[in-house]
Amino acid sequence: MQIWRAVRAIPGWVYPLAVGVLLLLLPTLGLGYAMTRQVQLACILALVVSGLSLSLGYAGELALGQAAMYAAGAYTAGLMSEHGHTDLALQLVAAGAVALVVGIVTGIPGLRLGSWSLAMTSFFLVLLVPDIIAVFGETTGGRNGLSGIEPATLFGQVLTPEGFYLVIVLVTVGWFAVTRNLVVSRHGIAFRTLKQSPVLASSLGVSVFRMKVLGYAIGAFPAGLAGALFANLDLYISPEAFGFTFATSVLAACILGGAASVYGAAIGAAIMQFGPNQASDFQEYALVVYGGLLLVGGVLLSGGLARIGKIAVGRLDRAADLRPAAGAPTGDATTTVDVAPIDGRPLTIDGLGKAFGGNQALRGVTLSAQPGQVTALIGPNGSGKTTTLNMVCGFYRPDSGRIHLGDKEIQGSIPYRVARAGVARTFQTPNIPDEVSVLEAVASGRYSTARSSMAATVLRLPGFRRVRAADRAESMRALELVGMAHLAGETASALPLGMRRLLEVARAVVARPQVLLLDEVASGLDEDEVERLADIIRGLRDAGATVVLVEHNFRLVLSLADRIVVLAQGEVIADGAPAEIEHDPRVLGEYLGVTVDDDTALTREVTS
Ligand SMILES: Nc1ncnc2c1ncn2[C@@H]1O[C@H](COP(=O)(O)OP(=O)(O)OP(=O)(O)O)[C@@H](O)[C@H]1O
Repeated sequence: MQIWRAVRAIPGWVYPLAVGVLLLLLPTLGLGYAMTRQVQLACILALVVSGLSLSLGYAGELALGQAAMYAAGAYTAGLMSEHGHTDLALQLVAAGAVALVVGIVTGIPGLRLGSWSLAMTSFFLVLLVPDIIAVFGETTGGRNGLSGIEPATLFGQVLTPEGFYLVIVLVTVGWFAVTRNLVVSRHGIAFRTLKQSPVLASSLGVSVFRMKVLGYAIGAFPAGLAGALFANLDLYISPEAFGFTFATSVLAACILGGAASVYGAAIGAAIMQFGPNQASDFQEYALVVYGGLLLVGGVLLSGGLARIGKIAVGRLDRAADLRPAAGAPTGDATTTVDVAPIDGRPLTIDGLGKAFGGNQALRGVTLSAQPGQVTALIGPNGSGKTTTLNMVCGFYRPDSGRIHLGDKEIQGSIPYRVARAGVARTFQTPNIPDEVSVLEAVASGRYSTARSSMAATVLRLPGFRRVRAADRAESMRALELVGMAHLAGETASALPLGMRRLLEVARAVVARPQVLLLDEVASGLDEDEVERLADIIRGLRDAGATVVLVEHNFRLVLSLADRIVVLAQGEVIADGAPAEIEHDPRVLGEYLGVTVDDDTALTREVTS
């Protein structure tokens, strides 16, 4: 365990860097021609697989189009070379850009149509590649291939084989560094959130469509780079290299290595290149072998080899006491919670109506929630509470009525715009992505605050560092608020229900929202957790937040609410201070199922 602790004391980025340096030094260690070529092909394949892992593993889009982007990059570089532009740096930029454009143009229709459309359109794109190349045969050499590619140059000098090897390794290592920077950033967390729950992503201020197109298009870029490198490797390219078999090998490598892992792409590509791809007379059985590997990866290795590695690291960490065991929230359950001031805005709902087919879920619901107050929305099951929240958040379009956030009319706005306008929420069933840490899950709540562009993120510019520092500091503060700071490094989805609910509260408050919607946030919590939650809600209210609380726990509602709105069958049947509501005969009848005669006894019971 001593050795393991020493290994873990070294920063994580040192290991991939060491592999990169080793790859660079391989030729000086006497690597033969055949092996050098295999390493180069493995690097090229790793670039393409990395693109697929971004769109499939992170953005959650099954898209096989990388083979087409690879072809686009290769033919761009090949044709440039044929026309005298042999500079490899220029070719890489052009090939990456062309692949990016092909990605955007082919991705948008598929993503607009939704569901399986992108998988289908990208699949057909790959099938069409040889035909497209043949149609433009005069330029591309058609099925005979493009053979007039000149040796690559760099800054006016012809690249030696050793120099070309160094360029391939440097481009690959550089791209993996960029991918890693992207994946661990707030954009990376947004991708992972989106993959699991577009509803959650949009409620955090992520534009689902834009992010999906970005995931697919960014995934196209390394395929373009790989194509340019491939064209300059043999100085000959033909359509067969970019067909369906290649697309399947990329998918198999991605699944085998682990789609949702940066380095899984490199592992999968290396296994594929040094395994089946190297075997002679393999071509005949290529598809069968790739299919077999896909099955092994998909069925037996959920999350690929990278996940197995992660699990092993987790176990060793625990054995070496490097991770705390998940425990209860810390802190006194009845402490006063100190929250920084929040600029709450009034939420006004006026005459809201909504029908689902013949089911009239809401009928002219009118209510308002004020800053510095807790407004509770109560009612029996199916009375329309969650539908009201969903309409405020933009998930449903109202049939009639208006919703104002301060002076701004927001009814009918799309969810990510509502989130960016300052509305945050928790979900009836906690919605927390897999494979993110507690700190990352909370930090995802800050997506709509201070923007940091993807370019600033991957290049780690000062703007990115500022935003990251603020994200971390605010998220830790929010975790302290809910008593979970000691669990910051734990896997969020593995926490017990009560803590996942508190984590959702932390995620909702981390952006200091103008309106906070809490949907049955106390259900499933034990008594201590309910006490803590009540303190947190009071703290948020006192800080100036506009809190809307949908809750079945009547005792909690009476102790917290400044105002209670009661819904029954989609209509507001009572609206007033807790003291009025708890004696309202209609509320007692509809909501609590008791007659007026029981009123006194019941009131005594729920308030005791
Ligand atoms: N997406 C939907 N499609 C069809 N009907 C829906 C949809 N969402 C809600 N409803 C219906 O609208 C009505 C109100 O449901 P809603 O979930 O808002 O009630 P609720 O008060 O939040 O109930 P609960 O306390 O059980 O969560 C119910 O009749 C429900 O079946």
